[in-house]
Amino acid sequence: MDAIVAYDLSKQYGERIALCGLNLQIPQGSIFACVGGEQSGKTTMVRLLSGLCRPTMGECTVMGYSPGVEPERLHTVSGTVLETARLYGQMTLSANLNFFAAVNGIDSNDAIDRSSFLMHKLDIWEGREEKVSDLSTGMVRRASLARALMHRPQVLLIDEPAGGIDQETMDRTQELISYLREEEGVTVLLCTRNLAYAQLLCSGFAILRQGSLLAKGDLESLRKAAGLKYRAAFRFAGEEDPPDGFYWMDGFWQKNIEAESDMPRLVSEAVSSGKRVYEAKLLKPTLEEIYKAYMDGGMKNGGETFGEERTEEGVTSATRESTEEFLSEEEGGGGAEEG
Ligand SMILES: Nc1ncnc2c1ncn2[C@@H]1O[C@H](COP(=O)(O)OP(=O)(O)OP(=O)(O)O)[C@@H](O)[C@H]1O
Repeated sequence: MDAIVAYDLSKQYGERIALCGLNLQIPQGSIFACVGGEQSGKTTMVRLLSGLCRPTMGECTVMGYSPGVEPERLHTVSGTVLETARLYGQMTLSANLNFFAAVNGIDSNDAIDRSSFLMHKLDIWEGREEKVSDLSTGMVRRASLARALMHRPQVLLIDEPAGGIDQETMDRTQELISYLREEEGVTVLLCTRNLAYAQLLCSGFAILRQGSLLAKGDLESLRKAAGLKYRAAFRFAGEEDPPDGFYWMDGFWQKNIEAESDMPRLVSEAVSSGKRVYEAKLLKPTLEEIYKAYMDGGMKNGGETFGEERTEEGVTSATRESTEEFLSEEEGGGGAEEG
């Protein structure tokens, strides 16, 4: 089952198109990243999925519930971490978590167990009796995450702040997400500009630019669709000449290769031609390199649908380019609390 589905999902604010015809299916249990630069529509996507604003066109569901049709059910199955913390500054961290647990109908003993577990996991236990307004930015961020997880949601939607988060928060979040996936089967959608972090945490990716989906898929299908190759990188003793076809980059003699299975042959050719190989390694394009290729090349519709069988071409479902069909709509229906 797909935990998150967006069909032709579009949002326009006045003349401004925030999200344009997004089609996306995220299978249950996956850790998925939506990456894009500034104003690419990441926050809008989280807000639409959380029911904090309504689509101009198209629809979306979370665990089968449409935010506009069944908001209460949606909030029982999902938790949202927004860019801004939704906590009461004058209340202690513990009191905040217990309060939100009560709002969600969680029994007080269960709430204490859950908040204690989350505060320990996120390493904010020490701040439990502090007012939230006295906590550091990183701790408040982790407190927001704890809050979103108090009611054991099946889907976690995270909108990372544009300014990024501190290393400690990244580390604790990463550990907790691994735990949640393995132990609670939680599906995570992380919207972020931090490509290295997205690559570390996630197995599926959607690349957004100016509200349009450029590509979606796992790293390998995105790499292929972007036309990027693996690279063999060698370091030899002394000033030896490189083998044919190698170029010098980042302190290594490098060569583009089709597959990692080319490596043993290249190593043995280098050795048998008398080269003293100090180091040989396979370099796989990172999400950052793939993202850059998409941005530089203006590519569209690359990669593949996450969770489905790969095609030779790796082509995804179409991303709508036309914006003419958008209806003009004032923002409305917002204001619902996230779960
Ligand atoms: N409430 C709003 N009213 C008017 N325009 C909005 C509103 N929210 C978002 N937008 C516009 O929609 C576009 C997408 O914004 P959004 O915040 O979704 O992007 P983002 O990818 O999250 O950006 P960033 O990484 O910079 O936070 C932007 O052009 C933004 O100005």
